[in-house]
Amino acid sequence: MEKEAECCSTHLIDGDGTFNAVGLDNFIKQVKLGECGLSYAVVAIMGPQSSGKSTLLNHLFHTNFKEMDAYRGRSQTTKGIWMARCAGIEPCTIVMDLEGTDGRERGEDDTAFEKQSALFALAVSDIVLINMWCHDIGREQAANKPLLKTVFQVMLRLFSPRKTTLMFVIRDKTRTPLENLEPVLREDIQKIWDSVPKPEAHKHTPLSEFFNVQVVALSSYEEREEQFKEQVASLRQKFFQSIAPGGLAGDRRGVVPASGFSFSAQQIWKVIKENKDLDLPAHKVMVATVRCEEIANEKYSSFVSNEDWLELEEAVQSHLVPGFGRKLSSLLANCLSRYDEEATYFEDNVRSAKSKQLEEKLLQLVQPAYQLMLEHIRSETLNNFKTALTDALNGGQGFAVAARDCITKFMRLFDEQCQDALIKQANWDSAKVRVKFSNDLDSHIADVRAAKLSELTSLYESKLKEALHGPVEALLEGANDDTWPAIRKLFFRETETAVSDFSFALSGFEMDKEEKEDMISKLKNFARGLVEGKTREEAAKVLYHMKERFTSIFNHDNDSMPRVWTGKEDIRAITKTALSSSLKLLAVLAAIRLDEETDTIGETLVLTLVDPKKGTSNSTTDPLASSTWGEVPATKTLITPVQCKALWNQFQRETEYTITQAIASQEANKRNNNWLPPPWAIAAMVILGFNEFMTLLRNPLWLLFIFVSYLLFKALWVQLDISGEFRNGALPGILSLSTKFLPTVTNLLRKLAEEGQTPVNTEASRNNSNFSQSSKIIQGNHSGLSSSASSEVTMENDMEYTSPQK
Ligand SMILES: Nc1nc2c(ncn2[C@@H]2O[C@H](COP(=O)(O)OP(=O)(O)OP(=O)(O)O)[C@@H](O)[C@H]2O)c(=O)[nH]1
Repeated sequence: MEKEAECCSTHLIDGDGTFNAVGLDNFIKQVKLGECGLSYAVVAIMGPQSSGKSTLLNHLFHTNFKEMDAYRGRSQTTKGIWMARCAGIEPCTIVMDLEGTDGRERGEDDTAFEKQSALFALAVSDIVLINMWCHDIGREQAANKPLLKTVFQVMLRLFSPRKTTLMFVIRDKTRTPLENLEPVLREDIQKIWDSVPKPEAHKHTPLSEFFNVQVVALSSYEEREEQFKEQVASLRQKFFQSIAPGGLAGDRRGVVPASGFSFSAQQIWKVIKENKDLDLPAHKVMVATVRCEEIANEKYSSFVSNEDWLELEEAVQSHLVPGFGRKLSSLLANCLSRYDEEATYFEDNVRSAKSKQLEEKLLQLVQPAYQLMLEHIRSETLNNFKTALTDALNGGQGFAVAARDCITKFMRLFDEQCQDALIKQANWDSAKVRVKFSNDLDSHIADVRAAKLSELTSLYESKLKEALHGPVEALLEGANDDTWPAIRKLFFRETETAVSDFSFALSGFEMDKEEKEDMISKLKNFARGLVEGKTREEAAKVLYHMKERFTSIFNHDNDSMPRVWTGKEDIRAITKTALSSSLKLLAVLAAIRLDEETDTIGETLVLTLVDPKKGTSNSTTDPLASSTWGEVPATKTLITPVQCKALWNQFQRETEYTITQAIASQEANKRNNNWLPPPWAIAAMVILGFNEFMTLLRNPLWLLFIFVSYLLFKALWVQLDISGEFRNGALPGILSLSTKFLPTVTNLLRKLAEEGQTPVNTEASRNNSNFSQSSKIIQGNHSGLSSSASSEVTMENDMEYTSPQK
């Protein structure tokens, strides 16, 4: 009967020695060998061709290996190596049916394949069944002798730490009991073992070091099938739990984990084909290396595409993810533990080395996410810190206390969050980010501190500005002897108040003494600069102020009522008062006097510009011909003496017109108010009586005569300057007049004759007489000024006076 192993079997190596890797992988998947770890066993059967190997395996393991049809005669059925899973045996047991040895259909060269397949079976299997005819026992030319020799030879080429079970299955047993057969068989085996040439190291190594030899005898399947089946069923029992200690496959040393079986088998066959020695421990390490690498790669790939990881990675791109460290650690732990699960049976060193590599690779993959997370923690905590600091400061907390508290709180928060983000598998240090975060806090604190201090400084500066600016301006405008003492008082009081408040406000900053003093000193300097600046500003407009003051005093009476120039006012006195007051303003604005130092600017100006007789009577030098006030430093000088003088001259020139206008206005008023008869008329009326007066009125010739006489008398009075002539006494006056009388009369008559031809401008002559009077007043005022200024004023007067005539 020919049976095909339909499922759960594969043609592992074909007759040409080609390894069916794909077939093996599929087979492993089908029988789920990969999941077995170390809980699996491999059985192989060797023996002469057509010795009933497949028949035995199919009965023993319920497999479907091809068997030879008994009616077609003995010919080779099994080519290469077949593999199948033993049905119903736990743990998972794999059986390999090897091509029969001693085959008549292969030539001499084919012995190479026999050796290769024997070596492969010994390297891969836990149990090797040696199928032999009972009648071959003790026979010199036994069919299995060359096979055993081969097995022992190749076994010596295998450096294997574990002991393989070599089970001799005696077929077609005779009536001779096994007890009698077994010693003979063992003797045969020992002989063969002894005859095999061994390397020096194994010269005296007994067979039992390499093999656990067992012998079992079965009745003929063809002749005593029932007995055969019973015996096989009994033998089958030995294969249950074969990997337990003491079981047929009890020695688990050097077992390749099931998931590495495919690769291991391929590599072993490759090495065998290359006719190299098989160093199984080294091979095991190699298999472990490759398989662990594969497992690690597979786990890495599955981590890379893990949805939880992808979600986490995406989330951390944009924001802080709470529980980041816990989540990622767990994902990594899962991945590593899955690796460990799969790689657990591989060589320890290799497994842990690969595990380490996998861990490193995974950590490398997740590190950018961790760094991003730290960055989020840093920036988010920094933002929260900023808000908290602002709130604390707005809540009225002192700056230093608020800053200290916030730093402590947020450094702790930062550490906690870093701890939360920490990945257990990594020993990454967040120290660098911590230092950066700490620097960020310090830098923000420094910025806020600078801003707050600047804000405070500005606040107190503006307070000082408000307190000093207007009042100082007002004090300067009302300049008098008390101006500077009042400014000083104001300055010191306001500065003191501001400094005290400022100092209190600064106490919250807990700054060092030096810095605090520096800031206070700057505020004081600001206040001083404010007053000085204001004074400079006003000093620049001194001429305007002086004119304002002059005009104000000149044009208003003591009750601040506008003056009406009726003729009774003493313009000279008023002018003098207004000039003195304006000069006082000049004196006040000439220098800054914030420190209590006395100076003589005021006196010098008065003595030089208003009362020169008192000041310069004993000296020929001009005190104002200098660019410094002796006792006042240059930095405090706003208007130098020489500038004062020039300003005063300009001031006088510009105020002169006001005085002239006032005089003119006074004269005009006088004239307008003169509606009574002249005093001489009143006197005449009293002396001559009313009748005579009426006679005079009735006779116009008398009236004309009197009028002409008056004109002539008046003309002579003016022409002869009678009052001037009599200034030096009556006699010299009479003498002088007597000599000038006739020529003057003649001249007068001539002029009258000339004037009779042209219209007489009586208005001009009247103005002329008015201006001559104001000129005398200004000259009188100017008597205190320097000669140059006086001459300038006179020149200008002349120009103004002549213009109306034109
Ligand atoms: N005498 C005898 N013949 C058997 C026994 N078991 C099987 N056979 C016969 O031996 C022949 C070969 O059987 P297989 O099981 O195909 O032998 P094999 O060793 O697998 O053959 P190859 O794979 O070609 O090497 C068949 O005709 C079987 O019926 C047995 O116990 N005794």
